[in-house]
Amino acid sequence: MAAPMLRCFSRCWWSGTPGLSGVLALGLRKAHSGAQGLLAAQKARGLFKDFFPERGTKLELPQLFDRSAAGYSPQTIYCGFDPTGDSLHVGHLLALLSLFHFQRAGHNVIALVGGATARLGDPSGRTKEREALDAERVGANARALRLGLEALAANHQQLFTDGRTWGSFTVLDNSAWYQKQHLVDFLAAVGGHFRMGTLLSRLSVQTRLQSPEGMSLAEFFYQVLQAYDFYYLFQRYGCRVQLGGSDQLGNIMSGYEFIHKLTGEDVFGITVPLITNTTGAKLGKSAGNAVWLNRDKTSPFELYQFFVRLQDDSVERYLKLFTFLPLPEIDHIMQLHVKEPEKRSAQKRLAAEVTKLVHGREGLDSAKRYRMITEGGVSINHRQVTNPECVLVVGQHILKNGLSLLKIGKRNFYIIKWLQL
Ligand SMILES: Nc1ncnc2c1ncn2[C@@H]1O[C@H](COP(=O)(O)OP(=O)(O)OP(=O)(O)O)[C@@H](O)[C@H]1O
Ligand SMILES: N[C@@H](Cc1ccc(O)cc1)C(=O)O
Repeated sequence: MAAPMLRCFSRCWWSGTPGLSGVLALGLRKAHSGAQGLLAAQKARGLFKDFFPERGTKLELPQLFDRSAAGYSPQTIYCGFDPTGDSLHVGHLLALLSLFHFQRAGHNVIALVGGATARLGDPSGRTKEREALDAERVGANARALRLGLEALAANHQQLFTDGRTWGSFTVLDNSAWYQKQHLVDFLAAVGGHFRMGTLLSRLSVQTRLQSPEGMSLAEFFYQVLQAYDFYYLFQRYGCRVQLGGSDQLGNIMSGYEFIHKLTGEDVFGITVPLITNTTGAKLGKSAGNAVWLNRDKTSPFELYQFFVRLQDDSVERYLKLFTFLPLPEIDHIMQLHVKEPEKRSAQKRLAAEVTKLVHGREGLDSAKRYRMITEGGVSINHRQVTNPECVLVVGQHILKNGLSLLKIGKRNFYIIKWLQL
């Protein structure tokens, strides 16, 4: 499937598209220069870190999103997620929110599950090789990630509509195009277009080569697969933009260079800032500090609490990053918040918006019910219970008469009769 496509574009490359050194000279542009319209709006929310390359040869990135430009048409943007775990996490949510912003503006977005790439393991941002995962485990994780992505996209579609015509949200898995790929064909068709010097120069490779453990060939080859994915999606879906966390820049550059060499066309990379914890560590699987989006791993209540506990100095930034609330509304929320920060009203609004997106309205309601418990709104037998895990413990909360008295809020009283079956 892939080889014929490549042969066709190899001709374009050999017929004189710009060389690699020219490409590298294009450099990186900070996300604050030259962005217009949609890009400027996302930038104003703090969603973008860098754009790459700084200058296209025929096209500029802002042009792609400029509705008034001649020949304007909706774009396709993709971001990849490796199924090295069985759930998405809050770090992934940022890239997804950015994809959603593009979708809301009428562009088509692709969430790519890396069913093939996860087998190799991305070395970006890691000091150690990932634990190798067998095909069954990756397959199961990939199915779980796909379900998670689809659920989020459905919540987004149902609960956050804004009256505009949105673009599509598609989930693909790169194992679909690598499964049938013959190794020798692939190396012969693709391998020749990558230069070792450039691959070796990537920060992810340099960091690993200098580590005591070194780097495996599989990991080294990772960026070639990600580059080929971009090329594949460019060819099949007209995808010109790849989005990822800022640790993905090297892989995105490899894709840009590969596509530009083969086709002479301009494609672009956009990175989102990395979400870190209070000690500055990237929130994710590797650091073991992930806040999961799968409710069996992090309950809606825990997700809600994660955002309610956010420090005051981060809440405005997170409202811009993790919600679709318009900026003037966020200003208003913050004005109220600074008057009575102890109420944590900004954090609660943030928590509610994120929990609704991730777990739907039902998830948000259940998180709030639990909150009522932790905030002291529930009593059993006239004693306040604040631990959601221990609200009604069989054998412990039964009065001598076989009843329990439950009080919820100020006025709701219930009598529970226990029956021995
Ligand atoms: N904390 C984070 N902040 C912003 N983006 C993130 C964060 N964590 C992951 N991403 C982005 O989500 C996308 C998919 O990440 P992927 O699951 O494949 O790896 P990962 O979660 O970064 O892995 P790990 O946590 O094991 O290092 C990438 O673009 C990545 O940069
Ligand atoms: N390399 C990305 C995931 C990814 C996989 C395949 C791609 O084509 C793009 C991105 C990460 O580990 O975060």
